[in-house]
Amino acid sequence: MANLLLDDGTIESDLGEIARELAPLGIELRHYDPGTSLLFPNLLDQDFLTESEKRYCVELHNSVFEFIQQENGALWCDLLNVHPGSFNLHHLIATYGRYHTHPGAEPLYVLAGEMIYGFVRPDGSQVQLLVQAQDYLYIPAGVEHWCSPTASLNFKGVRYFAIAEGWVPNYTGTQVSDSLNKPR
Ligand SMILES: CSCCC(=O)C(=O)O
Repeated sequence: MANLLLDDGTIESDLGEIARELAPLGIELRHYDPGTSLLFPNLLDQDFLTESEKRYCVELHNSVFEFIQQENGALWCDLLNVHPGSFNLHHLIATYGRYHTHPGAEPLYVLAGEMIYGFVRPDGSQVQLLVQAQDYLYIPAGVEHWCSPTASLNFKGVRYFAIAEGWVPNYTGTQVSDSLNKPR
């Protein structure tokens, strides 16, 4: 289940409250537990997945989550698999971790593991959102965000793309606030 860390150090873990805090940005957070993980439990437990194992997970997942594809006009989806041995881990952390926007929306369903997202609220304050297995996150086009795997370096999620190029990043130059990590 998700957690939201506000810039005053408050942690919100109620889904409804988190959704209310993020609504001014047009961000949606939902939690779906339709049992899809039971369809491929062994695959979710293993670090490395072959391309055909990834396709298998996405296809089974989509047979249950067709409505998410329709809601988002998704042209294609993929499974992002992050694990300690991911060959592009350093590049991924360095690029995803910079504030950026995309020309299209960023809908994402977490199958396993977790990811942290950072957002700038309309008042300029920055918040961090932890998403975990079975959370669905929707970030509208043009909304500034960064994201990072947690120290577990473990994340599997289905990404939905409404444009052929996928989530093309436009870096905004906004500095990630470190006030969230300072002792109080
Ligand atoms: C969990 S993948 C999200 C990464 C992202 O924001 C991007 O692709 O730019």
